[in-house]
Amino acid sequence: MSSSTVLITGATSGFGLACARLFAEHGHSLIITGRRSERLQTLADELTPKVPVHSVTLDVRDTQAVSDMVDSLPDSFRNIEVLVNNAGLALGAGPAWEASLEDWQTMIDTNVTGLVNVTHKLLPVLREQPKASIINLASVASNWAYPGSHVYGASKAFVAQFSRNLRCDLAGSGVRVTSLEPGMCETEFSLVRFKGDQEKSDSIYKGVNPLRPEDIADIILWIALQPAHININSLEVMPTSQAWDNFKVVRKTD
Ligand SMILES: NC(=O)C1=CN([C@@H]2O[C@H](COP(=O)(O)OP(=O)(O)OC[C@H]3O[C@@H](n4cnc5c(N)ncnc54)[C@H](OP(=O)(O)O)[C@@H]3O)[C@@H](O)[C@H]2O)C=CC1
Ligand SMILES: O=CCS(=O)(=O)O
Repeated sequence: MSSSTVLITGATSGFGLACARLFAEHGHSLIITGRRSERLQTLADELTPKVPVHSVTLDVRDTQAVSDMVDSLPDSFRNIEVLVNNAGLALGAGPAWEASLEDWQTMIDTNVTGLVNVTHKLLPVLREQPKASIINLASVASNWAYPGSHVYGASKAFVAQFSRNLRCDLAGSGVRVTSLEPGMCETEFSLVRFKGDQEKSDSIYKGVNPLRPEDIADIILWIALQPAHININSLEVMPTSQAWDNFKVVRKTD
C-alpha cells in the first residue's frame, strides 16, 4: 500500500491509538476521531511531525456529526482508503436481568448505530478508490456466547454479519471488508466495562498474558496491506491463554 489516508474511529485509546501510531510509522495520513478532544490533540501533536494528521472530536452515535465530519474534510484528506471502524464499548458483565436498559442502549447506539453511521457515509468515498479496506472491530463475543455478554456480544454479532453482507454487495469493487474478532486484549476496555473500577479491570488480565493493542494494530495493518485481489473475510484472534470452554449445564437438585 503506497501512502494512503486512513480514518480511525476511537483513536484516543487501545486499538485505535495503537493503529494511529503504527499507520503513522508507515507513512499514512491519518484522520483520528474520538470523543476526548484533549487526547486527540495530544496524539495529533505526537504524530504530526511524521505524517499529515486531521483530528476531529466525534461521537459516532451522532449521525449528523458523522456526516458533517466527512463533508468538511480538507481536500487532502478526502480520498480515504482505509476505514478502521473501531469505536465501541461494553458496559457491564453481570447477568442480563441486572443490566441497565441505558447501558444496553448505549452499546447498541455505539457498536451498531455508530458503526453504521460511519460506514454509510464513507461507502461512496471508499468505492471511488481503486483499492480500499473497511476493517470492522467485531469480537470473539460475535461468535461465542458467554454469561454477561448479552447485548455486547449481540452488537458484535451484528458487526460480523454486517461485514459479511457488505462483502457480498462490494464483491468485485475495490473495497475489501474484514470482520476482525479479537479475544482478550488489555486496553481501557475493561475499565470502561466496569465503569472505572481499576481493581476489577486489572483482575480480568491477571496472570493471563493478554493480547496487546499493538498486536491488533499489527494485524490491522497486515489486513490493509494485502494485495487488491485478497479479502480477509474474518479473523478471530485470542491470546494463547484463552480458549473455549464447555457448554454450561444447569442440573436440578432434588
Ligand atoms: N479489548 C478487548 O478485549 C476487545 C475489544 N474489542 C473492540 O475493539 C474496539 C476498541 O476497543 P479497545 O481499544 O479495547 O477499548 P478502549 O476502551 O481502549 O477504546 C475504545 C475507543 O472507542 C472510543 N469510543 C467509545 N465510544 C465512542 C463513541 N460514542 N464515539 C466515538 N468514539 C467512541 C473511545 O474514545 P472516546 O472515549 O474518546 O470517545 C476509545 O478511543 C471496541 O469496538 C471493542 O468492542 C473487540 C474484541 C476484544
Ligand atoms: O470484545 C471483547 C472480548 S470479550 O471481553 O468479550 O472476551
